[in-house]
Amino acid sequence: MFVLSDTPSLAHQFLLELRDIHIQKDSMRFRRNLERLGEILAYEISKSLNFNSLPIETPIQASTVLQPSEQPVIISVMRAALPFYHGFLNYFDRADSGFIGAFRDESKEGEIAIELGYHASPSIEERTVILADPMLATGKSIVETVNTLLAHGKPKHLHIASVIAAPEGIQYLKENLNCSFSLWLGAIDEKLNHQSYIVPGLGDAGDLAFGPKL
Ligand SMILES: O=P(O)(O)OC[C@H]1O[C@H](OP(=O)(O)OP(=O)(O)O)[C@H](O)[C@@H]1O
Ligand SMILES: O=c1cc[nH]c(=O)[nH]1
Ligand SMILES: [Mg+2]
Repeated sequence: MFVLSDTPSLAHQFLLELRDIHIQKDSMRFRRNLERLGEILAYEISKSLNFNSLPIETPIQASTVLQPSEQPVIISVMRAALPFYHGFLNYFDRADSGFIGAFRDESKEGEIAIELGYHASPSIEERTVILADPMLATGKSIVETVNTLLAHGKPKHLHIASVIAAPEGIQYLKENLNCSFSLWLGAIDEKLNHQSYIVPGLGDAGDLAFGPKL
């Protein structure tokens, strides 16, 4: 498991701005900070991919450079993942993309049910898949999303990327995902509250990025 906040870096500033109740009111900055963390995690994940040696010619002389031997499929768990996903796409130039709508039904206290909606994805068979969802709270949205993906193929490897995770959600993934995976996180917080929101967290990522939904 890779956690960005384990190391002092600019990522702490972006996390701070996402969490701060005053700064997060600026929805453009909120979206951009999600995107920036997507870019940083894309760079970190890229270090785990396979590379080929490629001959090139500079204006000075022939040389060789490394280039990724494959491009991943990036899955965006809508809505809140859209800006975060864009950060990944900014770095993986020729990645393919998939989109899944996942909505937490929070009407019953202490019980989260996931409603899945729109689903459009390329084949993930034998592909490296990066699943982007900024919030890993109970873990149910990610498990439901991965189950949907696995019904359509088996990835070569699954990377799950989130900005903020609760320990309960990490445990839930370990116990309920039917495939091996690597976890790439911005930060791990303390716990979930009685409404299954991450504490201290940042609030509702989808609403902060796009406004409250009906
Ligand atoms: O780990 P979980 O308990 O499943 O919670 C995490 C989910 O909650 C948020 O989605 P939400 O249902 O709020 O939808 P939205 O993205 O449209 O706001 C977030 O984007 C995750 O998908
Ligand atoms: O804390 C949380 C939990 C789920 N979804 C969010 O946006 N925030
Ligand atoms: Mg939401």
